[in-house]
Amino acid sequence: MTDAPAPPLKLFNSLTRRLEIFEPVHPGVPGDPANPPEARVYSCGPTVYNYPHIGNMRAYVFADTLGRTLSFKGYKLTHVINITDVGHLTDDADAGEDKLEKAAAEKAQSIWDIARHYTEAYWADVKALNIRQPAHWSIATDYVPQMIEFAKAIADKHCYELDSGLYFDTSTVADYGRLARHATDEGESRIDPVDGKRHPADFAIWRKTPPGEKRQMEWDSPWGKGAPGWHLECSVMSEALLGFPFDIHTGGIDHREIHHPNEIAQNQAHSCSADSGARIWMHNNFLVERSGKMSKSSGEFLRVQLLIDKGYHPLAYRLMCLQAHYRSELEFSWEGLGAALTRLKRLVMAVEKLDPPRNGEVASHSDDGGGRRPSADAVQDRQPPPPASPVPLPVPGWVADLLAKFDAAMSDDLNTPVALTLLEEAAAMKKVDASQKRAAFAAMDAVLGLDLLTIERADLRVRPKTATIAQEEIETTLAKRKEARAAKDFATSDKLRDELIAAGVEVMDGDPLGWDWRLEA
Ligand SMILES: Nc1ncnc2c1ncn2[C@@H]1O[C@H](COP(=O)(O)OP(=O)(O)OP(=O)(O)O)[C@@H](O)[C@H]1O
Ligand SMILES: [Zn+2]
Repeated sequence: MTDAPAPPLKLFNSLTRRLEIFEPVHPGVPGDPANPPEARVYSCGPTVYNYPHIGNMRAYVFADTLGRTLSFKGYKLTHVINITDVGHLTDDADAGEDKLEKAAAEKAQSIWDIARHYTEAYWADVKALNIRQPAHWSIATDYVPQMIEFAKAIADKHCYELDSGLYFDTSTVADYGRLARHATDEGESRIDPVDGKRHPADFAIWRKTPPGEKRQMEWDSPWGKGAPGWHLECSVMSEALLGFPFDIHTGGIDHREIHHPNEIAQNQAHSCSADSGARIWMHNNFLVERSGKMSKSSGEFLRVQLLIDKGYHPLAYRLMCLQAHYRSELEFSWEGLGAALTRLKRLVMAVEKLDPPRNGEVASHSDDGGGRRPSADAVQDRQPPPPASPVPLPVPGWVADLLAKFDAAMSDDLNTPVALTLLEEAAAMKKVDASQKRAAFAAMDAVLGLDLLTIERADLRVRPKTATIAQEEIETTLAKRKEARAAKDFATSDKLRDELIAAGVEVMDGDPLGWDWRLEA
């Protein structure tokens, strides 16, 4: 039995480029369950001008894994994810058009309809990937008055006005760009010049509507009609909902170069200190394809719904993300997704073996965050979950040891690749009590979010949306074939098999994973 103290949570802080022990800003009262230590986390949300691609969703699987780990480590989590529905330009480096205005013009639709449609699409992906609901989804356009107040508070000392807007003078704060290390790399040279800017890295915190133009989204301000800058939005919403300083700010690694340095500059200006606003800044690396970073702007991209339509359970993609450390690049391939699906299936089967027969019981979702799945027939709607079963006492030594190793892996900057192997270690254990084993899976899965206790083998069958044969028909034919084989009527058995093959069903006799059948995508 392990009785070593729990390891401290270490996280990689992009600001210092070091692993740091997580020390909460609000430590609570030790020993008082009514005053637990808190963790306040802000994650930059999607810009809702298009569907999120699976690369974007990697950023939220990462943020969710961080949040679940903080919960596992005993912190009361307050997580905020924003929805950027205004202000994000086609070029992060302060040039181009507003992404939403552009999408609305191209589609001849109201910008509000565009934002609503893509926000809902994003939320569907959040559910499909079992990402827990944050405490707040902050919508940028709901915070415009606070943004104007924030800008007014820093305008005199830190900003200057040009015809195009109110600009932040980056030379007015200490150590601008330390997150991106602008001073040591070519970061600034990538920023497009704007006439009148004092420094190339200066950026608009308020963008004026050009004279004679009317924008769909514009507000009155002391600097004229216009819209807030994207960087201002995240500074304002994080401060409004979490207070400065809060614990952790997350985003994709692209945000380390421009968006987050600019947020930090504003936060410093607003708090009249060198404080960056958050203690730890964390960045997930990219999901890439052979052709490079997956990107909405590039036109073609993969969506979670496409994976579902091709018959892949979305949690296979979540598992694929967890197989890589969040700071490593991850290359997407269909083979890789298929392998992740098989791995998921082995885990689900290991848990199923521990259960009494399910008698058609409707599987449930693992926590309060997932809610309903998108309606593809590979992914069924689920009921709210039973409360997670705690590890029954007394905790046997093997469970304590396993959970201690799991804790060590997750505490080591969220080492999910190692944590996954511990699930497999549990799966391989023989001659241990089934309910204890199930509880050990439950404890680990509460952090990894793979829904292992509720999804079933059959949910993971590959069933593309385009399939022309219904599942019931496949099952009935397979049942008939089983009867024929039992009666040694191989002619009928072969005929039924050929019929299934003609309908695109691959029958997998003797498949050790009990997959039984799959449909060719
Ligand atoms: N390929 C990727 N892999 C991982 N994270 C990504 C990838 N592309 C973007 N992100 C992250 O996804 C989150 C949402 O990004 P956002 O919706 O603002 O994307 P975008 O910048 O509009 O689109 P894109 O960069 O795809 O053209 C951000 O945290 C961003 O850093
Ligand atoms: Zn942001």
